[in-house]
Amino acid sequence: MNICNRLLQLRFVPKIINHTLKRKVSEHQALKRIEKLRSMALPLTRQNPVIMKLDSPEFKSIFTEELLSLVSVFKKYGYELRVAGGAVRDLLMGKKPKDLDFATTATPDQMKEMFTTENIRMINTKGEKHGTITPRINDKENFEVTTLRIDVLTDGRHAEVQFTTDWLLDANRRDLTINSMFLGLDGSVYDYFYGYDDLQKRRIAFVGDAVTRIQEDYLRILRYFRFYGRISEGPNLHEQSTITAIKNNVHGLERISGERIWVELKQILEGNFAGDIMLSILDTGAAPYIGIPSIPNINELKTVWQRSKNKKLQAVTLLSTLLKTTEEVLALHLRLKLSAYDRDLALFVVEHREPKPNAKPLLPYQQLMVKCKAKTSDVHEWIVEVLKYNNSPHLEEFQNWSLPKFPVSGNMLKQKGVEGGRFMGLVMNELKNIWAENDFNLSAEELLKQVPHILSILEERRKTKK
Ligand SMILES: Nc1ccn([C@@H]2O[C@H](COP(=O)(O)OP(=O)(O)OP(=O)(O)O)[C@@H](O)[C@H]2O)c(=O)n1
Ligand SMILES: [Mg+2]
Repeated sequence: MNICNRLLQLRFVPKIINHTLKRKVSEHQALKRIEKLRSMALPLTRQNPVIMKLDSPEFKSIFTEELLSLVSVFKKYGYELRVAGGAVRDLLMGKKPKDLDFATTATPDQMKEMFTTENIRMINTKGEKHGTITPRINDKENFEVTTLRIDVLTDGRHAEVQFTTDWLLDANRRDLTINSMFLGLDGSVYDYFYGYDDLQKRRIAFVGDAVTRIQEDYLRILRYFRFYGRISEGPNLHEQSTITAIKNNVHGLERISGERIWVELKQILEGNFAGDIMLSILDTGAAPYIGIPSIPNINELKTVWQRSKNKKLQAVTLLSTLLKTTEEVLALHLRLKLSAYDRDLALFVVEHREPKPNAKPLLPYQQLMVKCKAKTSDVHEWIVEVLKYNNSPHLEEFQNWSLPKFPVSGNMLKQKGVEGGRFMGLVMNELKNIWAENDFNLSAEELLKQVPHILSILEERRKTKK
């Protein structure tokens, strides 16, 4: 079956059905849960959560005129506002965060009332159920502000939430200690679960009980590995208790949408220790839940990772090492919903990774630039990936090579009596193949000599079709 037919099969992608929570939680149940959470969390927390005052250039750089207006509105109405989660982690590492999430003691209704009174427009009302309001200040900057909350009921993907004014409880529902800190706009860093200590130790750990955190959202398994790659100092410094918690719950990834899985996996595969982390992920038994065959080609992953780790392979290229056939690529695509580019790159790698012996080693690849019916610039990138995959000594030569200009034009063919349209396209393709087979060395004159022969072959084909 050729690639086109295989791609047609992709139309029959089964829809993943969203199960939403049916049960509702009573106020009494919610209060009981809060009490339980607090008593479980307290022994793990710091006595005094304010650990330092940040004054770094990165911290100062977040203060736009718009953020200053947002801060003054919250102050005016007496609600607390702090930066939360990932941005605090990044600032403590001396990095400017790519986006800021805010947490507040104001409920969504209180925020709506406040912003309406202050004539501040709110956009994107979808997040309100989970406590997120997005004011747009000066028609310029959006801020996502989320009410402190606990997850009362979770099904591993969605949560029913209860708002709170207790910062500790909000920190307690977050995934990793390093992601559980808050930053007041005066620079105070609030760290309940020793996230700063872990950041300094380069330690990735779930907040409190790993099993509970994972069961609240199974995607956190992959988030763990993503932050491991970003923060850890070595490829194999996982804590056994964390890995055991992941292994015992890895089946939960089955319920997570392919798109969310791919967002995480892609970053893992493009980050530090990618090959080693992928091996650790496979070791947890995750493969069948994330679209990878149950017997993946682990040896190929190890070999390619060893020889090409400094080549910065694209995520999909490294993932393709685990796949033996194009059918396995399509199964992966069905699960992860890759982009068309990534899907075709994986198909290309699996079909062309075996080097073809040739006196001119690059020639078979150069010929693919003509023979492969995809955008030429994409095919060029895919060949680069295959050469990196094989750690080919000809990589640089190919990167500096570009397809010569095809010497025959449509007008020349017209003058030879070839009718326009689709038929001319067919003749042109045949000529391009002959040109590629001859090392791209034939002149227009030499190629045009082939036209009568091509016409008779095409005519013959037309007759046999009838
Ligand atoms: N499954 C998840 C996703 C997010 N969070 C919390 O929400 C914050 C923001 O989430 P997100 O923006 O997805 O991740 P970041 O940690 O900010 O990482 P990145 O820098 O990649 O955005 C996280 O820091 C974490 O506190 C969580 O607890 N569990
Ligand atoms: Mg973020």
